Amino acid sequence: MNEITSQTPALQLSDVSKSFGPIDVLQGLNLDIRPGERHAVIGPNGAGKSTLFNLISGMFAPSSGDIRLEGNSIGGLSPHLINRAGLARSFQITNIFHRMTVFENLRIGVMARHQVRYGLFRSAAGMRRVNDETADVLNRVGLEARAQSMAGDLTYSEQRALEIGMTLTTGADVILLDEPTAGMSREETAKAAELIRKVTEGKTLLMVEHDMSVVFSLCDRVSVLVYGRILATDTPERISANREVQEAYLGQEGAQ
Ligand SMILES: Nc1ncnc2c1ncn2[C@@H]1O[C@H](COP(=O)(O)OP(=O)(O)OP(=O)(O)O)[C@@H](O)[C@H]1O
Repeated sequence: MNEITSQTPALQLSDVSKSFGPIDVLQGLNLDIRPGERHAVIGPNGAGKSTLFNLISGMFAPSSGDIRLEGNSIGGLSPHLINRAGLARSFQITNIFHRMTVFENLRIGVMARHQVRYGLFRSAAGMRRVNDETADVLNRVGLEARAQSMAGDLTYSEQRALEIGMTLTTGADVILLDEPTAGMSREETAKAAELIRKVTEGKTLLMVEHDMSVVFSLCDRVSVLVYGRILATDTPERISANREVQEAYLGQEGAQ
């Protein structure tokens, strides 16, 4: 274990590249995510955002370079080990168990965490603690009234909230959210952004987000990924005023 100092980035990519056969999808990425910051990755379709998340969360190993979580190298570890090291990810496509209740979905996450670390299930007190922790996450994501509903019966935005809840059950300090407001109305988007702000208080957030209003309202810094390279990393204000970024991305997509 490395010594963690206040200078240690929560997440650090050093010269990270990824190729699929002859295709260089990510090339020499350097990125430091500070502890406690909320950071967005934006970029046009096909820029490599999902691949970046897949590398960080362990779905793929980088072709070269190093990825560190709180100072410890995680590049090439399995998703399971990276999760245990303190990083949780939600997916672009919802990843919940539709035929289980909302409470049961969340409880699986809490149980998985405790089974590994404490073997809590042998006692009634342990089970109570699991249920209490599940109820706590349920409240934090605002789904108390839906606790006994089948996850498959939730509205789309409720399902996204449940999925954010699943990342919280792991107790991870670093949360990756992949387009958490995709497909939502303006009103749902604003609510989701507020929820994300609330539940990531004191944690580090890295998110892929296309909606610039969400980026502005939520994020401390933004990185712009274009053709597998980071074009710029800066505050949302400076990024939206950056001419190179406007030409490469915001101009095309139309900043909101
Ligand atoms: N497993 C793979 N094998 C080969 N090529 C891949 C693979 N995964 C991704 N790619 C290619 O890598 C490039 C980047 O894809 P990626 O999905 O990471 O982009 P993205 O920025 O997330 O795009 P979007 O916003 O459309 O989701 C694309 O050209 C894609 O075809």
